[in-house]
This record gives sequence, C-alpha cells and structure tokens, in this order.
Amino acid sequence: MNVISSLFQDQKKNKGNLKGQIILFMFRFAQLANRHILIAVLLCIYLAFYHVFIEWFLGIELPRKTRAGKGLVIYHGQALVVNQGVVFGDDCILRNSTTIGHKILKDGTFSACPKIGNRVDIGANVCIIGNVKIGNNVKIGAGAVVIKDIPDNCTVVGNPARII
Ligand SMILES: CC(=O)SCCNC(=O)CCNC(=O)[C@H](O)C(C)(C)COP(=O)(O)OP(=O)(O)OC[C@H]1O[C@@H](n2cnc3c(N)ncnc32)[C@H](O)[C@@H]1OP(=O)(O)O
Ligand SMILES: N[C@@H](CO)C(=O)O
Repeated sequence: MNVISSLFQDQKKNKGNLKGQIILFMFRFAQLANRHILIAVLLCIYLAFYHVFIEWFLGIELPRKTRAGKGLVIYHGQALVVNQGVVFGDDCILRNSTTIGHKILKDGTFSACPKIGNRVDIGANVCIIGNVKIGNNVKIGAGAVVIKDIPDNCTVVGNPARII
C-alpha cells in the first residue's frame, strides 16, 4: 500500500468520528516508521509526540507495531490498551475501556497475543487476553472477557465469554 493510502485507510469507516479519525491518522503516520529504520530515525520526534499525546494525554496505548488491517474504527477513544503483538484483520471496531494483550504463563513468560479476524466488533469494557484466535464476523458484547478461541460468525458475551 502506498504512503498516502496507508495514512487514510481508516478515515472512511470513522466518518463523523473526528476523534477516531485523528487517533488513527496519527497511528498510521507512526506506522511509517515500521517501513525502514531510517524512517524511524527521521520520525523520532514525531514518535515521541505520538507516545506522549496518544498514551499520556488521551489514555490510549496503540503501539505502532500493532498490526491492523484497513478500516479500523475507534469509538470513544479512551482507556484503550492494545499490546503491540496483537493482530487485527480488516474493518474491526474498538471501543473505550478495552484491553487486548498477553497473559503471564506459569513459567513467568508471556503468552502470544490475540489474533483477531476481519469485521470483529468489540464492545466497551472488553478484555481479550492470551494466545486466542477470534474468527471473522464476530461481535463481542460489552464487558466480555475472552480467554478462548472464538469461531467465525458468532456473538459472545460474559465472563468468561460464551456464544449466544
Ligand atoms: C456511549 C456509548 O454508546 S458506548 C457504546 C457501547 N456499546 C457497546 O459496547 C455495544 C456492545 N454490544 C452488545 O453488548 C450487544 O448487547 C451484543 C452485540 C452483545 C448483543 O446484541 P443483540 O444481538 O441485540 O442481543 P440481545 O440484546 O438480543 O441479547 C441476547 C442475549 O444476550 C444477553 N446479552 C446481550 N449483551 C450482553 C452483554 N454485553 N453481556 C452479557 N449478556 C448480554 C442478553 O441479556 C440476552 O440474553 P437472554 O437471551 O438470556 O435474554
Ligand atoms: N456509540 C456508538 C458509536 O457512535 C458505538 O460505540 O457503537
């Protein structure tokens, strides 16, 4: 994907959601640094600004190394913590007060992070932790805690999350 398309790949899906558009434009701009070490060096001041503005000011941890397909949506962008090992497919939706990341294994090491399919709609206050795979076309209800794989085409709710 060329630079311009990559910067704007989420904008259409966030139409009418200015905060989401700004966060995701800044995220995609920071991701340019993933293309080459020299770009990372050139962007070092911007990367520091991204870190301070997005993490400290807005309360969102969305590391530039997180892999996210096009059309990512962030509603109510605050208190959102995503580990850099998480992978999102296309057209996923994230909301406030959500954590997606690894868990600490019995031997003290970290598990792998969740791999999330295409068109996954994640409600507010959701935790998805550990080496789990979420299928395509999945809805995760508000407040759910996902600790196991979820197949394609379903809705899950609760703690631990179950299919309804
Ligand atoms: C400021 C803002 O607006 S922030 C926006 C916040 N919105 C969100 O986070 C959206 C998240 N969406 C949800 O949680 C939705 O309830 C969904 C997608 C999980 C399910 O929606 P629907 O398919 O319409 O399901 P429906 O409301 O018919 O409920 C089906 C069953 O699941 C239960 N259920 C629905 N959502 C949840 C939930 N989040 N947690 C636990 N149980 C739930 C219902 O009680 C019902 O149970 P019952 O059959 O025993 O009566
Ligand atoms: N409040 C809506 C978006 O406007 C949602 O979170 O789905």
